[in-house]
Amino acid sequence: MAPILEVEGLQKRYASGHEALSGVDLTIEKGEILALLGPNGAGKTTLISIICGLVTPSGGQVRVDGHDIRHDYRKARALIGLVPQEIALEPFETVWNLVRFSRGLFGKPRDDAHLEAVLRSLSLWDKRDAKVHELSGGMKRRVLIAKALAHEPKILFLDEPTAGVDVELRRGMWEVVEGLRARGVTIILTTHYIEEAEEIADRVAVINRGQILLVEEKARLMARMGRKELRIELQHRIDALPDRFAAQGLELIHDGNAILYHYDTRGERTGIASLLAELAEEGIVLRDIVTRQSSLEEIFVGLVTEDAA
Ligand SMILES: Nc1ncnc2c1ncn2[C@@H]1O[C@H](COP(=O)(O)OP(=O)(O)OP(=O)(O)O)[C@@H](O)[C@H]1O
Repeated sequence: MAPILEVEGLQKRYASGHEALSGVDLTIEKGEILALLGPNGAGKTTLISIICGLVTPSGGQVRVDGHDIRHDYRKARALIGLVPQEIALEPFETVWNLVRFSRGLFGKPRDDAHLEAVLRSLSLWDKRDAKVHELSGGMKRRVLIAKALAHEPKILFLDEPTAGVDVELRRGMWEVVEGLRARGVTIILTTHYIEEAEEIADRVAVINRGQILLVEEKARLMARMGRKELRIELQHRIDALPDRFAAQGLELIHDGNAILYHYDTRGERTGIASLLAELAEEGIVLRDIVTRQSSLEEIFVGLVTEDAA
Protein backbone atom coordinates (compact mmCIF):
# COMPACT_ATOMS: atom_id res chain seq x y z
CA MET A 1 0.00 0.00 0.00
CA ALA A 2 1.29 3.50 -0.81
CA PRO A 3 2.24 5.59 2.21
CA ILE A 4 -0.03 8.54 2.98
CA LEU A 5 2.64 10.37 4.96
CA GLU A 6 6.41 10.36 4.47
CA VAL A 7 8.71 12.22 6.83
CA GLU A 8 12.41 12.16 5.98
CA GLY A 9 15.33 13.55 7.96
CA LEU A 10 13.14 16.20 9.56
CA GLN A 11 15.02 18.73 11.66
CA LYS A 12 13.94 21.70 13.70
CA ARG A 13 16.16 24.15 15.51
CA TYR A 14 14.18 26.95 17.14
CA ALA A 15 15.52 30.53 17.09
CA SER A 16 16.54 29.96 20.72
CA GLY A 17 19.05 27.41 19.40
CA HIS A 18 17.10 24.50 20.88
CA GLU A 19 17.10 21.45 18.64
CA ALA A 20 13.57 20.06 18.97
CA LEU A 21 13.84 17.51 16.13
CA SER A 22 17.09 15.93 15.04
CA GLY A 23 16.47 13.86 11.94
CA VAL A 24 13.04 12.27 12.20
CA ASP A 25 12.01 9.58 9.69
CA LEU A 26 8.48 8.24 9.74
CA THR A 27 6.28 6.54 7.14
CA ILE A 28 2.58 6.07 7.67
CA GLU A 29 0.33 3.81 5.65
CA LYS A 30 -3.22 4.64 4.63
CA GLY A 31 -5.87 3.71 7.14
CA GLU A 32 -3.70 2.98 10.14
CA ILE A 33 -3.82 4.39 13.64
CA LEU A 34 -0.41 5.42 14.89
CA ALA A 35 0.17 6.49 18.48
CA LEU A 36 3.05 8.89 19.00
CA LEU A 37 4.33 8.46 22.52
CA GLY A 38 6.94 10.58 24.21
CA PRO A 39 7.65 12.40 27.45
CA ASN A 40 7.08 16.16 27.80
CA GLY A 41 9.29 18.15 25.46
CA ALA A 42 10.11 15.12 23.27
CA GLY A 43 9.14 16.97 20.08
CA LYS A 44 5.63 15.62 19.38
CA THR A 45 3.92 18.98 18.95
CA THR A 46 6.82 20.30 16.88
CA LEU A 47 6.56 17.30 14.55
CA ILE A 48 2.79 17.67 14.12
CA SER A 49 3.07 21.44 13.69
CA ILE A 50 5.61 21.05 10.88
CA ILE A 51 3.48 18.45 9.09
CA CYS A 52 0.47 20.80 9.37
CA GLY A 53 2.47 23.75 8.05
CA LEU A 54 2.35 25.74 11.29
CA VAL A 55 6.10 25.60 11.97
CA THR A 56 8.86 25.80 9.34
CA PRO A 57 11.36 22.94 9.44
CA SER A 58 15.11 23.59 9.47
CA GLY A 59 15.75 20.60 7.25
CA GLY A 60 14.27 17.43 5.80
CA GLN A 61 11.10 16.67 3.89
CA VAL A 62 7.45 15.88 4.45
CA ARG A 63 5.12 14.52 1.78
CA VAL A 64 1.40 14.04 2.24
CA ASP A 65 0.02 11.62 -0.32
CA GLY A 66 2.98 12.58 -2.50
CA HIS A 67 2.60 16.36 -2.05
CA ASP A 68 5.57 18.19 -0.53
CA ILE A 69 4.33 20.34 2.36
CA ARG A 70 6.55 23.25 1.37
CA HIS A 71 6.38 23.28 -2.42
CA ASP A 72 2.82 22.02 -2.70
CA TYR A 73 1.45 23.40 0.56
CA ARG A 74 -2.22 23.91 -0.33
CA LYS A 75 -2.70 20.40 -1.70
CA ALA A 76 -0.82 18.83 1.19
CA ARG A 77 -2.65 20.85 3.85
CA ALA A 78 -6.07 20.12 2.36
CA LEU A 79 -5.47 16.43 3.06
CA ILE A 80 -4.87 17.01 6.76
CA GLY A 81 -7.25 17.60 9.63
CA LEU A 82 -5.83 18.81 12.93
CA VAL A 83 -7.55 18.48 16.27
CA PRO A 84 -5.59 20.68 18.63
CA GLN A 85 -5.12 19.98 22.30
CA GLU A 86 -6.65 23.23 23.47
CA ILE A 87 -10.35 23.84 23.05
CA ALA A 88 -10.47 27.14 21.18
CA LEU A 89 -13.96 27.62 19.75
CA GLU A 90 -16.15 30.68 19.27
CA PRO A 91 -18.51 30.41 22.27
CA PHE A 92 -21.51 32.09 20.60
CA GLU A 93 -21.29 30.30 17.26
CA THR A 94 -23.50 27.32 16.49
CA VAL A 95 -22.03 23.89 15.84
CA TRP A 96 -23.40 23.90 12.29
CA ASN A 97 -21.83 27.25 11.41
CA LEU A 98 -18.47 26.24 12.82
CA VAL A 99 -18.21 23.12 10.68
CA ARG A 100 -19.52 24.98 7.62
CA PHE A 101 -16.94 27.79 7.98
CA SER A 102 -14.20 25.28 8.57
CA ARG A 103 -14.98 23.53 5.28
CA GLY A 104 -15.07 26.88 3.51
CA LEU A 105 -11.61 27.76 4.78
CA PHE A 106 -10.19 25.00 2.64
CA GLY A 107 -12.01 26.25 -0.41
CA LYS A 108 -14.24 23.17 -0.56
CA PRO A 109 -17.68 23.58 -2.14
CA ARG A 110 -20.65 23.47 0.20
CA ASP A 111 -21.73 19.91 0.99
CA ASP A 112 -24.38 19.77 3.68
CA ALA A 113 -24.78 16.01 3.32
CA HIS A 114 -21.13 15.47 4.24
CA LEU A 115 -21.37 17.80 7.23
CA GLU A 116 -24.51 16.04 8.39
CA ALA A 117 -22.75 12.66 8.15
CA VAL A 118 -19.79 14.00 10.16
CA LEU A 119 -22.03 15.42 12.88
CA ARG A 120 -24.10 12.24 13.05
CA SER A 121 -20.97 10.06 13.35
CA LEU A 122 -19.91 12.17 16.34
CA SER A 123 -23.40 12.16 17.90
CA LEU A 124 -23.62 15.92 17.41
CA TRP A 125 -26.42 16.13 14.89
CA ASP A 126 -28.99 16.94 17.57
CA LYS A 127 -26.75 19.74 18.77
CA ARG A 128 -26.20 21.35 15.37
CA ASP A 129 -28.11 24.51 16.34
CA ALA A 130 -26.66 24.73 19.83
CA LYS A 131 -24.09 27.38 20.63
CA VAL A 132 -20.68 26.21 21.75
CA HIS A 133 -21.01 27.63 25.26
CA GLU A 134 -24.09 25.46 25.81
CA LEU A 135 -22.13 22.25 25.23
CA SER A 136 -20.36 19.99 27.71
CA GLY A 137 -16.58 19.57 27.61
CA GLY A 138 -16.86 16.20 25.89
CA MET A 139 -19.14 17.64 23.21
CA LYS A 140 -16.74 20.53 22.59
CA ARG A 141 -13.98 18.04 21.96
CA ARG A 142 -16.19 16.27 19.46
CA VAL A 143 -16.93 19.62 17.78
CA LEU A 144 -13.16 20.07 17.37
CA ILE A 145 -13.04 16.71 15.59
CA ALA A 146 -16.06 17.61 13.44
CA LYS A 147 -14.34 20.86 12.43
CA ALA A 148 -11.19 18.99 11.52
CA LEU A 149 -13.18 16.53 9.38
CA ALA A 150 -15.35 19.13 7.63
CA HIS A 151 -13.06 19.38 4.59
CA GLU A 152 -12.75 15.59 4.16
CA PRO A 153 -9.09 15.14 5.13
CA LYS A 154 -7.37 11.81 4.62
CA ILE A 155 -5.20 12.15 7.71
CA LEU A 156 -6.39 13.25 11.09
CA PHE A 157 -3.99 14.42 13.80
CA LEU A 158 -5.32 14.22 17.31
CA ASP A 159 -3.09 16.01 19.78
CA GLU A 160 -3.81 14.56 23.22
CA PRO A 161 -7.47 13.86 22.40
CA THR A 162 -8.39 12.70 25.85
CA ALA A 163 -6.22 14.88 28.08
CA GLY A 164 -8.23 15.81 31.14
CA VAL A 165 -11.24 13.81 29.97
CA ASP A 166 -12.89 11.36 32.34
CA VAL A 167 -12.69 7.63 31.79
CA GLU A 168 -16.16 7.28 30.30
CA LEU A 169 -15.62 10.08 27.78
CA ARG A 170 -12.25 8.63 26.91
CA ARG A 171 -13.91 5.35 25.95
CA GLY A 172 -16.42 7.30 23.86
CA MET A 173 -13.57 9.07 22.10
CA TRP A 174 -11.87 5.75 21.32
CA GLU A 175 -15.09 4.56 19.71
CA VAL A 176 -15.15 7.71 17.57
CA VAL A 177 -11.56 7.03 16.48
CA GLU A 178 -12.43 3.42 15.62
CA GLY A 179 -15.38 4.65 13.56
CA LEU A 180 -13.16 7.05 11.63
CA ARG A 181 -10.67 4.33 10.88
CA ALA A 182 -13.48 2.15 9.61
CA ARG A 183 -14.20 4.92 7.11
CA GLY A 184 -10.58 4.86 5.92
CA VAL A 185 -9.21 7.91 7.75
CA THR A 186 -5.56 7.58 8.79
CA ILE A 187 -5.11 8.70 12.38
CA ILE A 188 -2.06 9.91 14.23
CA LEU A 189 -2.56 10.62 17.87
CA THR A 190 -0.23 11.87 20.54
CA THR A 191 -0.97 10.71 23.99
CA HIS A 192 0.36 10.58 27.48
CA TYR A 193 -1.97 7.71 28.29
CA ILE A 194 -0.20 4.54 27.40
CA GLU A 195 -3.42 2.60 27.87
CA GLU A 196 -4.86 4.69 25.04
CA ALA A 197 -2.10 3.54 22.70
CA GLU A 198 -2.45 0.01 23.98
CA GLU A 199 -6.18 0.08 23.32
CA ILE A 200 -6.52 1.68 19.90
CA ALA A 201 -3.23 1.97 18.01
CA ASP A 202 -2.05 -0.35 15.25
CA ARG A 203 1.49 0.95 15.51
CA VAL A 204 3.38 2.83 18.15
CA ALA A 205 6.16 5.36 17.60
CA VAL A 206 8.24 6.40 20.58
CA ILE A 207 9.91 9.80 20.36
CA ASN A 208 12.41 11.15 22.84
CA ARG A 209 14.70 14.20 22.69
CA GLY A 210 13.81 14.92 19.08
CA GLN A 211 14.47 11.43 17.76
CA ILE A 212 12.24 8.49 16.98
CA LEU A 213 13.50 5.65 19.12
CA LEU A 214 11.29 3.04 17.56
CA VAL A 215 8.25 2.49 15.34
CA GLU A 216 6.63 -0.89 15.48
CA GLU A 217 3.35 -2.73 15.34
CA LYS A 218 1.90 -2.65 18.80
CA ALA A 219 1.37 -6.39 19.06
CA ARG A 220 4.90 -7.16 17.88
CA LEU A 221 6.40 -4.55 20.15
CA MET A 222 4.68 -6.00 23.15
CA ALA A 223 5.70 -9.52 22.24
CA ARG A 224 9.30 -8.54 21.45
CA MET A 225 10.06 -6.14 24.26
CA GLY A 226 7.72 -7.45 26.86
CA ARG A 227 9.22 -9.19 29.80
CA LYS A 228 7.01 -11.78 31.28
CA GLU A 229 6.48 -12.52 34.86
CA LEU A 230 5.78 -15.97 36.20
CA ARG A 231 4.23 -16.30 39.61
CA ILE A 232 4.57 -19.74 41.07
CA GLU A 233 2.20 -20.32 43.95
CA LEU A 234 3.30 -22.96 46.43
CA GLN A 235 1.36 -25.72 48.11
CA HIS A 236 3.28 -25.13 51.37
CA ARG A 237 5.05 -21.95 52.38
CA ILE A 238 8.85 -21.96 52.57
CA ASP A 239 11.15 -19.85 54.77
CA ALA A 240 13.82 -19.23 52.16
CA LEU A 241 14.72 -20.13 48.61
CA PRO A 242 17.34 -22.86 48.22
CA ASP A 243 20.77 -21.36 47.37
CA ARG A 244 20.87 -22.85 43.88
CA PHE A 245 18.18 -20.34 42.78
CA ALA A 246 20.05 -17.24 43.97
CA ALA A 247 21.65 -16.58 40.58
CA GLN A 248 18.34 -16.83 38.70
CA GLY A 249 16.86 -13.71 40.24
CA LEU A 250 13.96 -15.50 41.88
CA GLU A 251 12.02 -13.64 44.50
CA LEU A 252 10.11 -15.11 47.41
CA ILE A 253 6.86 -13.22 47.87
CA HIS A 254 3.55 -13.41 49.75
CA ASP A 255 5.22 -14.38 53.00
CA GLY A 256 6.91 -17.38 51.43
CA ASN A 257 3.79 -18.67 49.68
CA ALA A 258 4.84 -17.77 46.12
CA ILE A 259 7.91 -17.32 43.96
CA LEU A 260 8.30 -14.64 41.30
CA TYR A 261 10.38 -15.31 38.20
CA HIS A 262 11.08 -12.78 35.44
CA TYR A 263 12.02 -13.93 32.00
CA ASP A 264 12.68 -12.18 28.76
CA THR A 265 10.47 -13.05 25.81
CA ARG A 266 13.36 -12.09 23.52
CA GLY A 267 15.55 -14.85 24.93
CA GLU A 268 15.77 -18.14 23.04
CA ARG A 269 14.96 -20.04 26.18
CA THR A 270 12.83 -18.86 29.00
CA GLY A 271 14.28 -21.34 31.45
CA ILE A 272 10.86 -22.19 32.78
CA ALA A 273 11.05 -25.92 32.14
CA SER A 274 14.35 -26.31 33.95
CA LEU A 275 13.22 -24.06 36.78
CA LEU A 276 10.14 -26.17 37.37
CA ALA A 277 12.22 -29.35 37.30
CA GLU A 278 14.69 -27.88 39.82
CA LEU A 279 11.89 -26.81 42.13
CA ALA A 280 10.54 -30.37 42.02
CA GLU A 281 14.01 -31.71 42.87
CA GLU A 282 14.03 -29.48 45.93
CA GLY A 283 10.70 -30.97 46.99
CA ILE A 284 8.84 -27.71 46.45
CA VAL A 285 5.27 -28.52 45.43
CA LEU A 286 3.38 -26.09 43.19
CA ARG A 287 -0.25 -25.13 43.58
CA ASP A 288 -0.61 -22.84 40.57
CA ILE A 289 1.35 -20.92 37.96
CA VAL A 290 0.30 -17.48 36.67
CA THR A 291 2.00 -15.48 33.90
CA ARG A 292 1.72 -11.77 33.22
CA GLN A 293 2.95 -9.82 30.19
CA SER A 294 4.48 -6.42 30.90
CA SER A 295 2.34 -3.51 29.73
CA LEU A 296 3.18 -1.03 27.01
CA GLU A 297 3.80 1.46 29.78
CA GLU A 298 6.57 -0.64 31.28
CA ILE A 299 8.10 -1.07 27.82
CA PHE A 300 7.89 2.67 27.16
CA VAL A 301 9.46 3.65 30.47
CA GLY A 302 12.23 1.11 29.84
CA LEU A 303 12.97 2.55 26.38
CA VAL A 304 13.03 6.19 27.44
CA THR A 305 15.16 5.48 30.51
CA GLU A 306 17.62 3.49 28.40
CA ASP A 307 17.83 6.43 25.96
CA ALA A 308 18.58 8.90 28.75
CA ALA A 309 21.40 6.74 30.15
N1 LIG B 1 8.76 28.15 19.79
C1 LIG B 1 9.71 27.53 20.46
N2 LIG B 1 10.90 28.12 20.70
C2 LIG B 1 11.89 27.47 21.36
N3 LIG B 1 11.80 26.21 21.83
C3 LIG B 1 10.63 25.57 21.63
C4 LIG B 1 9.53 26.18 20.94
N4 LIG B 1 8.51 25.28 20.89
C5 LIG B 1 8.95 24.19 21.53
N5 LIG B 1 10.21 24.34 21.97
C6 LIG B 1 11.04 23.35 22.67
O1 LIG B 1 11.21 22.21 21.84
C7 LIG B 1 11.12 21.00 22.60
C8 LIG B 1 10.03 20.11 22.02
O2 LIG B 1 8.76 20.70 22.28
P1 LIG B 1 7.37 20.07 21.81
O3 LIG B 1 6.31 21.00 22.23
O4 LIG B 1 7.47 19.67 20.39
O5 LIG B 1 7.34 18.74 22.72
P2 LIG B 1 6.14 17.76 23.03
O6 LIG B 1 6.70 16.38 22.85
O7 LIG B 1 4.95 18.12 22.25
O8 LIG B 1 5.89 18.02 24.56
P3 LIG B 1 4.49 18.06 25.38
O9 LIG B 1 4.11 16.64 25.56
O10 LIG B 1 4.93 18.71 26.66
O11 LIG B 1 3.52 18.88 24.59
C9 LIG B 1 10.88 21.41 24.04
O12 LIG B 1 12.12 21.40 24.71
C10 LIG B 1 10.34 22.81 23.93
O13 LIG B 1 10.68 23.59 25.06
